[in-house]
Amino acid sequence: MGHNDRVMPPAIGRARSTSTWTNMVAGVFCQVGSSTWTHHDFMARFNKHCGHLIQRGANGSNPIDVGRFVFYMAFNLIGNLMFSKDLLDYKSEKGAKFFYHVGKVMKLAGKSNVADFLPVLKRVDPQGTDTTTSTIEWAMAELLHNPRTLKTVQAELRNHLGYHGRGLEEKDIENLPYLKAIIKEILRLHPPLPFLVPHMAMDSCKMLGYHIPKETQVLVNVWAIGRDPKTWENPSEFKPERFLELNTMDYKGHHFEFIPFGSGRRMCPAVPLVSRLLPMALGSLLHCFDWSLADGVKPEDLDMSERMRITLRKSVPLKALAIPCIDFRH
Ligand code: HEM
Repeated sequence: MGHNDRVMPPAIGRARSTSTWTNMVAGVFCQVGSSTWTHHDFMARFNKHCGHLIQRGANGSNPIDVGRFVFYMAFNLIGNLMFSKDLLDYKSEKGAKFFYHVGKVMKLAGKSNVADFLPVLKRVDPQGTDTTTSTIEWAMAELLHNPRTLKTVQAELRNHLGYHGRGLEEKDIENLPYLKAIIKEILRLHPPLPFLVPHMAMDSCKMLGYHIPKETQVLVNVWAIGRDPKTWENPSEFKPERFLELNTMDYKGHHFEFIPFGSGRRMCPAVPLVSRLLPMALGSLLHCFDWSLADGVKPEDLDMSERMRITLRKSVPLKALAIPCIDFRH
């Protein structure tokens, strides 16, 4: 199958795919993903989260639940962009309860029978915090599982930014090709929404020789597309270098062998936001802290199994030790 064979015929869309809806969603996210977010905003909030991380024991002796930390951080970064305030307080009981209940909702919503009866569950936050959390937790897991890659990306960051100087800024991202390649490789190997969001054939159509009747629900398996051995060499291997070679390939919906955000007019409207948020968050965590696995787990023994719900998460939450290695308050 050639790459372009995967183009979805125009008849396959999603209900409510009107131009008003598309324009409205695109308008909101262009605003969110553009000038409203300054470097100062990001660093101030990131540093606040690192402060909490350190208070909660990021001194190399107490393990951190990486997914949980990133969930709080992503929720508050996105909350600040959209509503100009932190939505979760680390210290409050409510924050912990909220994290627990979102996990429960994602578990329930991932069960197709419940989600079929309550379609609203399919839309409870799979597009926001959980996708961002999943990407960063998987990135940290793959890096801790592959210490050489972890060293290489930290060297790239530290050579570029130094140890005692400033924190990561958005303008640096362009000069950090390995960090960008890691994010692409994670989105290929562990796409947070492995079946996108269900689409529907608005008319009968033909696709790859199959007849698809009108109103058939279509799930696009981006997880399998990202691991197709006809496209990717050693597809199950975590190898960010492949994106250094394919450095023109991006996830903006034009390369159908790599569509973690979907493609076409119902693709994720937050791509401009996420393209800034992911490298800034992952890059800052790697620049500011040294990381190792908790509980004496060896890199090669780290459990990398996947848990398929609406979003693709690690079956076993990642526990890691973080030691601050630069003064990130500057
Ligand atoms: C790594 C992060 C993310 C990934 C991989 C991701 C991926 C996706 C995918 C695959 C879709 C469905 C596309 C389709 O079915 O064709 C989607 C839709 C959507 N995403 Fe994201 N997303 C991410 C982050 C976000 C964030 C941070 C937000 C909001 C703050 C967001 C908001 C949305 C919305 C509103 C939709 C629905 C668009 C529509 O129905 O027209 N996403 N996303």
